[in-house]
Amino acid sequence: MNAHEPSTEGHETLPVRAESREVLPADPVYDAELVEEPHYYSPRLGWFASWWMRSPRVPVWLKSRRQAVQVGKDLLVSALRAPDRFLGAVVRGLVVAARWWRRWVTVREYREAAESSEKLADKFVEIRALTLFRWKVTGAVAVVTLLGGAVVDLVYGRRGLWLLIGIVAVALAVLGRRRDGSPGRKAVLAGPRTLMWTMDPQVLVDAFRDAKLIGKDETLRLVERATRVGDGWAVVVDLPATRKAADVIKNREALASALAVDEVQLIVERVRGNGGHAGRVSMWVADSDPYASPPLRTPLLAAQRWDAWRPVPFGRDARDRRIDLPLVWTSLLVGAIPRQGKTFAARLAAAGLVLDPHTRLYVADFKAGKDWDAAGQVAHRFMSGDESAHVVELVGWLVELVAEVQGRYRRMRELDDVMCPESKVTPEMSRDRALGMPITAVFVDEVQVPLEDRTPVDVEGKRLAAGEYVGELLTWLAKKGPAAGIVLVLATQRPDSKTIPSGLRAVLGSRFALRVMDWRDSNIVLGEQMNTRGYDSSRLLASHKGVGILRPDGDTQAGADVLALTVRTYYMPNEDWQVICQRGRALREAEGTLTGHAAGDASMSALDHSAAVRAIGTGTCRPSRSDDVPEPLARILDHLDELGDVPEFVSTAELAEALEFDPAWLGRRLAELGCQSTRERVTSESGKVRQIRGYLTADLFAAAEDSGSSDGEL
Ligand SMILES: Nc1ncnc2c1ncn2[C@@H]1O[C@H](COP(=O)(O)OP(=O)(O)OP(=O)(O)O)[C@@H](O)[C@H]1O
Repeated sequence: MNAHEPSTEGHETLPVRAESREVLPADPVYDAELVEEPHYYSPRLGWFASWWMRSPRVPVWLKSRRQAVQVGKDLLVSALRAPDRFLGAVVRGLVVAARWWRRWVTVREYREAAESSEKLADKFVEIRALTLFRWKVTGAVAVVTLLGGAVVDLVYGRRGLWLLIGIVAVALAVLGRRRDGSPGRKAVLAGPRTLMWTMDPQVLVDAFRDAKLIGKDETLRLVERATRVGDGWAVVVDLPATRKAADVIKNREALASALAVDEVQLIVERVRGNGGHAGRVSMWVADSDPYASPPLRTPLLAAQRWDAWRPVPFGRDARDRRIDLPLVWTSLLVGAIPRQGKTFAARLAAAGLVLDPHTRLYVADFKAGKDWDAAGQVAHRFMSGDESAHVVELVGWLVELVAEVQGRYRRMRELDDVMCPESKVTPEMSRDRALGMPITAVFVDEVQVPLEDRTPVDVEGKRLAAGEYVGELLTWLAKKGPAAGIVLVLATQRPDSKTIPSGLRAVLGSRFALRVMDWRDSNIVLGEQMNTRGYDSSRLLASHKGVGILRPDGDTQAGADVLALTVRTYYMPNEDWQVICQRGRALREAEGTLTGHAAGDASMSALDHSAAVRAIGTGTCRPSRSDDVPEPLARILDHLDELGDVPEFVSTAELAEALEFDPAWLGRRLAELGCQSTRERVTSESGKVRQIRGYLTADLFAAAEDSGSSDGEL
């Protein structure tokens, strides 16, 4: 474990000052991790203990102390509620008995049968006689009961009478007990349903049914009973066979409604791995809005130094689990509408790297504010501004980085297998100054500014818009850079498909989406179809600043297999950020790793554009089509780009649905643009072959090219 790991227990809430702002000399970093010791059983008991823990026949509450305590609590609550429930059951039993008696005494079945066969008049005398007879039986039974009671009272006294009443009450309670699905007996829920399900699993089953997650005749199996975890209740259930946990995650909102809680209070996760399966769901329901409490300050403030190879403390999820974000060997895209906490989130990622003196930082702040200023004292390259000159400067940095990455790959090939087992930078290599391969992180805030810039730049005799060149260079770096120790962190206010090229998005490993305008923007940050899998950041509340959906590339504390999770980032205002940057500078001064801008040296080596163009491929610098190509072609091409593998044929219905166009209008408009639809035989998933109307993608591309060039000629 890192010698300086900050304590995250007992976190203080803001406003809290750092204990000391002084920069202390750094101690060595020990590179190791905390491992959980396996339990060692005595040899005699070993097999038994191992069997006990593994056997599915031993109930979970006999294996876990937490579950056993919960069973005890549940029993106590049941005992306290027993008199109330017993009385309720007796009253219900009385009502049931009375109803039954009325049907019997009025010969209801016979009467109804006669009525339905229109023979009531014929049978009337018979029915009347039977009714009279049953009334007599009732009177006789009543007299016998009264006499019996009097006899018991006489022979055994009051105790006997009470015993008799007790037996009758138990019989009525059994008759009136709540049975699953018994009509007319379901009590209307009063009060918060959240608490009801913790005591009565039937309420949970009903909620799943109401949310249409299980059928009317299906039920849930409680794997772990409801226990108190943090400020909420956790429960693990098994869905009926063939029902999928992924569907519960997808329809979390319906379930939240059925449980009468806000969806931010409900966390649903699949239980994976050995202890789980595709139908096992772990739920956690918070007592109240988990993000209403004051935000927490970053634990990095208490760390004297950090190791870039360790995931950086990023935030907390609703269950208050600490979520760390791995940065090395991956890259991060942060997207949101303004003022939701993008810059704060990107700075958190930067803070961990600032505190590692062996890390080299490139910081380009196109927001041109004060937010990143403090990074100037540690960054190898730093700029703040949104003019074309800044974009051109960024182009220079990226070309320099492309050359750097190529140089690193070349040098890695020459290293021996012990030092460099794969073509990947290792922790030792990144800290070896002689090798010159430090972890190099590139932060670009408001990345849409350089990507949209139209300033012409001369590249190998070709005139290109700076924005396109930046897009191509960033895409190459995001693809090739991570293994060579380059970390890209891009933040954008405009996560739309035109601004961030789909090719670039596809290679950014981790995504963090704070609140955006609609599900399309959310999908652009988090990835295709993420809204249909239950992750849509447009549903986050505006008041929840710093809360977003994280789709990590690698393990998080919530588990390696969690697709995405809602996280509230730590709060790191400017003053804390400045403290961290000062500390980072002192660490670099002590290690002698202060370079570039921070060391007062802004000079750049001669840029080799030709090498960069060769690396990214000449074909990749294609003309920007979204600007020239008319709608709906431009959006169709973007959609095809997003699909990754471009199909040969795409159906009109699919296009209309994906892009929300009216199919008839789409057909007319594409015909006007010179693109005629055709019919193709398509095999569906079930193996059926159908004729479908649609377009050959080659025709769509050709139409786009024609319309682009004819527009250009005008
Ligand atoms: N984790 C957090 N907890 C509480 N408040 C936060 C958190 N993160 C950010 N905020 C608040 O949100 C505000 C906006 O944050 P930030 O400047 O990062 O937004 P932004 O999305 O980068 O905005 P813009 O698009 O205008 O640049 C901050 O002033 C801060 O008070």
